[in-house]
Amino acid sequence: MTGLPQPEATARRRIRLRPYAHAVGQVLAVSAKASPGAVAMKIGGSLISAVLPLVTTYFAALTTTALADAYAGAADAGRSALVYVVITVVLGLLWGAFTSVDRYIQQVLSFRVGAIVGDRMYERFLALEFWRYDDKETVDLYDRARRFSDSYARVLDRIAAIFTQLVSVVLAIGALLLVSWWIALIVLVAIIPSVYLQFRLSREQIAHWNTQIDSRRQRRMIETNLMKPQNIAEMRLYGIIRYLMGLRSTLRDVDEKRRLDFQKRYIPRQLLADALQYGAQLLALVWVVVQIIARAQPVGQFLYVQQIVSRALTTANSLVSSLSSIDEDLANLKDYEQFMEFPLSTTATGRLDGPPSAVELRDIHFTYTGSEAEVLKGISMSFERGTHVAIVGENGAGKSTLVRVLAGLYQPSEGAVLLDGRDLRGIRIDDWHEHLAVMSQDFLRYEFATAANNIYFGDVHGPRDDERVRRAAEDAEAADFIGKLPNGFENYVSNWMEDPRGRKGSGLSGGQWQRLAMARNFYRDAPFIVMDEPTSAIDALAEHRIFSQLFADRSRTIIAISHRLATIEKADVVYMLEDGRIVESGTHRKLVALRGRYYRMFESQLPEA
Ligand SMILES: Nc1ncnc2c1ncn2[C@@H]1O[C@H](COP(=O)(O)OP(=O)(O)OP(=O)(O)O)[C@@H](O)[C@H]1O
Repeated sequence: MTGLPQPEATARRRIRLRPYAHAVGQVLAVSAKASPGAVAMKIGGSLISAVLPLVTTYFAALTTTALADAYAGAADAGRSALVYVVITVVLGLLWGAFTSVDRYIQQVLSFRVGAIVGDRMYERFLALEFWRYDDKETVDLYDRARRFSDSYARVLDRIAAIFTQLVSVVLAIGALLLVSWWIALIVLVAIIPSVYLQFRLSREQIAHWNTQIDSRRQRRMIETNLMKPQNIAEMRLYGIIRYLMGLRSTLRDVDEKRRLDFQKRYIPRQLLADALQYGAQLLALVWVVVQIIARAQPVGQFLYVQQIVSRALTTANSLVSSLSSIDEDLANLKDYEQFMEFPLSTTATGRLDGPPSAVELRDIHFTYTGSEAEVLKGISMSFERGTHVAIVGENGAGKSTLVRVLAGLYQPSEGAVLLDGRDLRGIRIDDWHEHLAVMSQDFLRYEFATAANNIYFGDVHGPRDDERVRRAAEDAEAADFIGKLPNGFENYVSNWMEDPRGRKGSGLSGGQWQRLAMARNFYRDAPFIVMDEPTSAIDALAEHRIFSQLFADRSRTIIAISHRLATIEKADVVYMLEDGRIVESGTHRKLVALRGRYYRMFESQLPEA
């Protein structure tokens, strides 16, 4: 199995304090915008979380000392012990109440921040310049940015946790200082190596993750394919399931092995850090026991030191894991910011007052991003309002690419698309799309919607017009099969959907889907209709009827890409493309008479051939 991405030299991503502070500020700003009150409560709550446990420990230690004194016969010590117990319990109660409120605040923030960040990410992704969807760098960056946006809401919680943990560790060390400076020092020394180690591990894990993006994406694509019920038939018939499962396992195992290897390398160092921590705890406890026996400290001091040392160490460990997680999150914030800065496709501001009466492609050249080969090599054609044009050519000649350039999805590298003489680059693309109805080979199947809505999605600018839906379905010869569905137009068009009354949807055949997509195109009622092989799955007679009706309408400009002669011969003019160039053009009759490339391509379909 070749082609598996090899591990690259682990690239260390250094994050200095400034970008960190910037990232934290960014997260706080977004969160404060989402819910200022919740952020303020979160900050206040973090301080309470740091202080309250220490105060509780303090009173617990006082209780123990008072109990020991009462046991030794001291007057009033018993009453003090009871007061301390009550205070300790009240503090516990406050702590419990605060934890519940904090959980609620976190949920409010998660929801609001998640909604804002998720919506922004969707909007940016859906409105990028079209070439970016073919660009590997963009898709890689999007993958990483999306991971960050998914965890954005969690990041604030982590920042709050880090703040609490930092304050807790500092307060715990301070509390130990009150007992003895060197216990405080020992605990501090034990904490530092484990913080450092964990941090290194997390850095390397991020670097590892970023070198494995390709193999992980390949695995995800395989998994998506394997888990699509509609794919099972072909995969079984081709006997490819075992092979794909094997490929998936290999990718997974290689990825996991590298990850585990990382962690294994860190085990001895981790053990050393743990030993240091337990050593510090032991030293502190032995010291306090000796002091109490020598009556240099009160009995309650054992509880105090034991609790505070243990709290300092466990909080430092939690701080390390919070820092590791946030380290990863904040590293991805950079990707998120970079992604959110990608320019949107809609920058031109020129308006179209109505549908243009003439559209011209002037000397169009086009090369796909990341590819060397020019796909369109100087194409010129023009469409007067109401003309019917057919574009023909072998697979890969550039027909679909030409349609995308015409629609303004791709910008030509040379030449221009002119609408009534105005360059499309200067016109708001939405204005142009309003007058276009493009049906491509890989049209969408809205499996989550009803048959009627699949048609209505052709023009959602107004409310659904059921009469228009029905007419569009009739024109696309879809009305018959829709009428036979158990719930007609309100039937879901997927076996997996069920309406609120428990009525199941029905699956459609390839040709039925294509008719539905064509009905959607007709529902748009646009003056320019572009059809990129719209009828490949529709039987020849139906296609003949649909196109006869369509071509009878002189109010629309029609551009049809087709391999079927019955459709092509109805056009006013036929352009034949070969390797990105127009090699022949004219009426069907003229091109047949020419006995050139067009004739040879369609010879077998010609009745006289
Ligand atoms: N997204 C893309 N990125 C890079 N190259 C592409 C992309 N889409 C198409 N191409 C290349 O551009 C050339 C023209 O493709 P295009 O889809 O325009 O051909 P076509 O004439 O519509 O073919 P068909 O009849 O098979 O639909 C092909 O060589 C193809 O490999």
